[in-house]
Amino acid sequence: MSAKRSDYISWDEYFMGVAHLSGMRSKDPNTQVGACIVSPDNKILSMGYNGFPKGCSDDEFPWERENDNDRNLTKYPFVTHSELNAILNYRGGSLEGTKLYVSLFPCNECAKAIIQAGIRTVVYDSDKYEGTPSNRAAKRMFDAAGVNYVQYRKTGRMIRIEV
Ligand SMILES: Nc1ccn([C@H]2C[C@H](O)[C@@H](COP(=O)(O)O)O2)c(=O)n1
Ligand SMILES: [Zn+2]
Repeated sequence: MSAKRSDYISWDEYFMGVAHLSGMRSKDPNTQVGACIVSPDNKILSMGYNGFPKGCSDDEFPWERENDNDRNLTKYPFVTHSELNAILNYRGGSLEGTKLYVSLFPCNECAKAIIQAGIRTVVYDSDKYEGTPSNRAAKRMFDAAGVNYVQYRKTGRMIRIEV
């Protein structure tokens, strides 16, 4: 009888890997974000990435970060964030007590949705907007609402998938 494999990925590597994979679907040229919601018994309940809402064409709505195009528009009023998409994509009922893996720390608007959905723990990778008003507001609301947030500890493992 052979021994079981020992180099399998951990739950955290698996779920953060899925969050990053989901983010690879994003059409945002600057920042791609992915999210994965997991039940207390380690089942993936939902996933999401940042993009425009249904019916809002990726080719017609603006991807600019600044108002320097002829239409004077940026992506910000239109884009749905990965965390909100993951929450809204879930059709199974309650997300009470679940864990969210996300490749970028949630903004204040997503923090409100995360709290109201009953998500109890946020595992995030990058915190590249640390210290901004939105980031500070999100952390303040998580602290007040008892949502735990922990930064993912990178293991350095490269996960390569040929598709
Ligand atoms: N936690 C987050 C933060 C941001 N997003 C989205 C929103 C935009 O599409 C992009 C950020 O763009 P940037 O200002 O870095 O050019 O990421 C998200 O989905 N979740
Ligand atoms: Zn957000």
